[in-house]
Amino acid sequence: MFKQYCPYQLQNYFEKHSKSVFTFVYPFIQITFNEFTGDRFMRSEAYSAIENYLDSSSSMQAKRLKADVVKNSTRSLVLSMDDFEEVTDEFQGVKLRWASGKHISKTQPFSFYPVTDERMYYTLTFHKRHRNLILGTYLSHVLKEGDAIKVKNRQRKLYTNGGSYWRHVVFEHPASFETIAMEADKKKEIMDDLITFSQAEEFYARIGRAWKRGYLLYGPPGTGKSTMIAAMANLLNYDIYDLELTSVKDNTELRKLLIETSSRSIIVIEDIDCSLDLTGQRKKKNEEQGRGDEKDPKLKLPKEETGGKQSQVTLSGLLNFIDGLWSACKGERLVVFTTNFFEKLDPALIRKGRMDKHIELSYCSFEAFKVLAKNYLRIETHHLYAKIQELLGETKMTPAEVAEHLMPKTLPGDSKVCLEGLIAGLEKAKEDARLKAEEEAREKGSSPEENAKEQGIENGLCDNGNTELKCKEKE
Ligand SMILES: Nc1ncnc2c1ncn2[C@@H]1O[C@H](COP(=O)(O)OP(=O)(O)OP(=O)(O)O)[C@@H](O)[C@H]1O
Ligand SMILES: [Mg+2]
Repeated sequence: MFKQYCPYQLQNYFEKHSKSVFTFVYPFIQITFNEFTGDRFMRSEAYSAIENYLDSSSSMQAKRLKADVVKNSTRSLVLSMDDFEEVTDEFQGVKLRWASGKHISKTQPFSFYPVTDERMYYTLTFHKRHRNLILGTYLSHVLKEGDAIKVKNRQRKLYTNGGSYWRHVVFEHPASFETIAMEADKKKEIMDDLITFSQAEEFYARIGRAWKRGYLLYGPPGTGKSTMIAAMANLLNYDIYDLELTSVKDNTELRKLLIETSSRSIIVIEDIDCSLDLTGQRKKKNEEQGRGDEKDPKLKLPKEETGGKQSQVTLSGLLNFIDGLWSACKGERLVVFTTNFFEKLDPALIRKGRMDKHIELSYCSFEAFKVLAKNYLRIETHHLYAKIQELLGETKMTPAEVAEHLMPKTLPGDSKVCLEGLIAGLEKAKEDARLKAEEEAREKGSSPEENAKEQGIENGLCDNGNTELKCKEKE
């Protein structure tokens, strides 16, 4: 009626003044965050951060929610607030209101197929006396939290290379630093190192270096190298790229694979000494050429693994990529090498700067055992601990073996049975080690003739009574 009967000029005049009167009396400030700003195809970063931020609180408050299934292995439901719904938030004692809404407009009105265009938005309403707090601290808090939630909810992936491309599965390894058995201070040092690295974007930018860090994990099989990599990925929320060097054809392919890795990821090269005969090749080349060319050996792979062809991946290629390639790529990356034989590795590969941190994972100490017992048996102490401590001091057993003994064999999980099993296992390992040491000592102490005879025994030449006895002994 107002629009119909009121003259146009008066309408304008009235609207203008009613607005200023309204703003004068209305004590609240409203900010609108549109889903799309400027270019229709670019979703506003602020909008998606706010969306993530609100999703965490809206499922508790809002009465109408939208549900969506996140496509991952667990197919979990994600709830977010429905259109035209409202939730409240509190920040430093200040109450604020968030509302969701949408503009609906028909675009292309002259087209045969008019499309309805929906543009979502959020409105934030707060009292004008809190303007400074909200515009400054609160909004940056919302954006930061929203981004953090996004990173947390990100489905992480485990990539493996098949030829020149990556294939992935969802990465859901339960390992964490709490469950890793190792000395507490060493564990803390590694965790601090990782966390410091992950937050050091500005530092790396300032010193002009690529945001990457190299770790070398070494130790006997079953000491938790692979487990630690999974724990690292879980701690930092990174993807894992498990690079199988034996199936990389040449340096070009390696470069392609490495460039395709995303930021916030760990590139893992397991058993570096086995996957490429790094040292062997170098020595061979040095012998052939009679000079110490440290950096450019061609890495020949076992022939059966490359289908009869030799891989053209070179050590210098690998090192150069790791050193320089990512300087041009945004984001942080960890490179983790593992090996069972630290001393076999090429010094060029492990010198500082390439592998920044060397971590030795070794046989199970008593402290490490206590972590395992706490995880597996849920006990902190037991009267058998003293015996176990003594035995662990005298013999070497990997955490994997200790863990195997601590695995409950019966359903109610009798911890005493497990601990006794472990003691028996440790005593057997100690006895085996003693016998082996004795045998070695005997071999060393025996005369060259005897040695030769023993060699004969080993080769099955038990032809006289005397040596037959030794055969039996050996058996
Ligand atoms: N330090 C540890 N803490 C907790 N569990 C461990 C530890 N070390 C080994 N384990 C257990 O033993 C199993 C084997 O360990 P893992 O595969 O990590 O060993 P690894 O060092 O990678 O061996 P390899 O050199 O043969 O690859 C794991 O499943 C894990 O449960
Ligand atoms: Mg392993």
